[in-house]
Amino acid sequence: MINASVAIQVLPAVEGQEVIRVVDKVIEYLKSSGLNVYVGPFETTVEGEYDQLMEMVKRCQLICIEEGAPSVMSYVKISYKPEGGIWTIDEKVTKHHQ
Ligand SMILES: Cc1ncc(C[n+]2csc(CCO)c2C)c(N)n1
Repeated sequence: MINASVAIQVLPAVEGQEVIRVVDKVIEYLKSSGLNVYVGPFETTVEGEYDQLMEMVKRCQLICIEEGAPSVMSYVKISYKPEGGIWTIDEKVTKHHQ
C-alpha cells in the first residue's frame, strides 16, 4: 500500500564532479526499487510503503560511504498516512508541468 512519500537530498562529503557520481549511484538505487521516483535539482522524491521507504533512506547513506565519501549529510522529508491515501507525486506536480 502506498502510505508514505519521502524526499531525500544526500550531500556526500566529496569534491567537485565526484558529487555527481555519488548522487547518481543513490538515484540509480532509488530507481531500482521500481517505485515511483521523481528526481529534482535538489532532492529525489519516492512514494511507497512507509517501512520500505525508511529502509531505503538508511541505504542511501551507506551507498555514499561505500562510494568513497568519508561522511554524508542528508535532509529527509516524510509524508505519512498509515491508512493510505496520501497525495501522490503526480497529483502534486503534474498540473504544473507545461
Ligand atoms: C538523493 C538526491 N537526489 C537529488 C539530489 C540533487 N542533485 C545533486 S547533484 C545532482 C545531479 C546528479 O546527476 C542532483 C540531481 C541530491 N543531492 N540527492
